[in-house]
Amino acid sequence: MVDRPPYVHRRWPNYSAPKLIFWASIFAALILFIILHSPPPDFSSDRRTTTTWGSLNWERRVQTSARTRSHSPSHSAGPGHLSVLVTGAAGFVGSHVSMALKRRGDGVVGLDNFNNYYDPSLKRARQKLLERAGVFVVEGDINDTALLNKLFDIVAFTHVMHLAAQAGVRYAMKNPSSYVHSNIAGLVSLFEVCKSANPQPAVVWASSSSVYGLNTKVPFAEKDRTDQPASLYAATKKAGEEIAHTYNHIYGLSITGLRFFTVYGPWGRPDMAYFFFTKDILKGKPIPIFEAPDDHGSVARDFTYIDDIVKGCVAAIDTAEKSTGSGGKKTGTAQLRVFNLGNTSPVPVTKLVSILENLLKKKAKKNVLPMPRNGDVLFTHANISYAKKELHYKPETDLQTGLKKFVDWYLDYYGSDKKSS
Ligand SMILES: O=C(O)[C@H]1O[C@H](OP(=O)(O)OP(=O)(O)OC[C@H]2O[C@@H](n3ccc(=O)[nH]c3=O)[C@H](O)[C@@H]2O)[C@H](O)[C@@H](O)[C@@H]1O
Repeated sequence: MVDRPPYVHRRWPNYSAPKLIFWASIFAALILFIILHSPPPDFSSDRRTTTTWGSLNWERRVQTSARTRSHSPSHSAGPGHLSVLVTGAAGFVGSHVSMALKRRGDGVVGLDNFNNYYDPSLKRARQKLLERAGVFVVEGDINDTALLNKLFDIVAFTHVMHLAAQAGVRYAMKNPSSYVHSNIAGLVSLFEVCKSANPQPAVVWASSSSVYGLNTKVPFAEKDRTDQPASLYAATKKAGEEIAHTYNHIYGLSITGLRFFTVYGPWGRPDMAYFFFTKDILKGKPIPIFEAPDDHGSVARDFTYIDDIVKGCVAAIDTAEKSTGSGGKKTGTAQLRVFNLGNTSPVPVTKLVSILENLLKKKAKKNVLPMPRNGDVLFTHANISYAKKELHYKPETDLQTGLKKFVDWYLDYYGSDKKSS
C-alpha cells in the first residue's frame, strides 16, 4: 500500500444542499442580529483621530498654507507676517477669523475634527470657502498630540488661535464627556504642545460669557466672580481659564482668553436659538421661547455680531506679547489676559423673535415655557471697557442689522439648492 500524505485524507464533510442552505441562513441571520444590535459609532464625543496626515504632499500643503504673503523682514512680527494655527477652523467663529487673517496676508493653517455635533456639511462648506482662499484645514483632533507636534515641526507658528471646543450650553446634560474631552483634555493637550514648541507661540483662545453663571452684578466685568457656573459647559470654560493660568505661570506661555457673548451671524451654528428659530419659523413649526420661571420675565442675551467678534480676535492676536519660555522652561513673566467680547446691549429673546418675524415676513408659532433647569442663565450683559482700552474693541452692529445679514445668508444658502439646515 502506498503511503498517502495526510492532506489527501482531509475532505470536506459530505453536506447535502438543503443542509448547506439551512446553515448558511442561520449564519446570515446571526450576522444581521449582531449588526442591528451593535451601538452606533459615537461621533459626538470627538473621538475620531486622523489617519490622513503625514505624507509629503500633506506637509507641503501645510507649509504653503502657513506662508505669509510678504516675506519682508522689516515688520516680521506684525499683521500680515504672522503664522497662525487656527483650531476649530471649520467652525463658525474659526472660519471667519481664518478668512480675516488670510485676507490681510498672514499664514493660516486650520485644524478641525469635523465632528457631527451639528450638520458636518455646513463645516465642509466653510472648509471649501477657506480652501479657495488658500487656507488648508487639517482634519484632526486637538487631543492628537502626535499630529499637533507634527504641525509644530513643520511650521514655527507665531500664534495659536484656539477655537475648537464642544459648544452649546444645554447639550452638556446630554453628552457631558464630550465637554471634558474637548474643553479640558483637548485644551491641556494643546497647551502641552505649545509649551514644548520652540519658539513657543502666543495663544489666544475662546472662553465664554457663561463663566459669569449666577453672578447678578451687571454688566459683567472681567474681575467679577466666576465661581458659580450654571452648566457643565460653563464649568469647563472656567476650568480652561484656570488651566491657562497654570501654563502661563509655569511655562511662560502668553495666553489671552476671550469671553464671547452669544455670537451670531452668517455661516452660524445651527444649534443656536436665532438659527433654529429661523428654520422653524419658515417651516411653520412652533418655537420654544423660555421665560423666567419665577416672574414670567423675558430672558435676555448680549447678542454679538460675528464681524465685531472677529475684530476682537484679530486685535487680541496683534496685541499678544511673545511667550517667554524656551525648551519647556519659563525665562520670564508672560502676558496673561481675559477679555469680554460682547455687544453691551442685552436684548430679550422675545425681541429677537419679533425681529426675525419681520425679516422673514412670517409669524412665529410661539410656545412660551418656563426656562428649564438645564444650565441656562437668565441674562448676559458685557462690560467691554477693558477690551476697549487694550484692543480698541468697539462693537458696531446692532441685532436688527446683524440678523438681517444672517437671514440674507440663510435664505441664500438654504434656499438656493434646497439644503436642509
Ligand atoms: O455666550 C456664550 O458664551 C454662549 O452663547 C451661546 O449660548 P446661549 O447664549 O445660551 O445661546 P442660545 O443657545 O442661542 O440661546 C439664546 C437665548 O435663547 C434662549 N432659548 C434657547 C433655546 C430655546 O429653545 N429657546 C430659547 O428661548 C436661551 O435661553 C437664550 O436666552 C452659545 O451657544 C454658547 O456656545 C456660548 O458659549
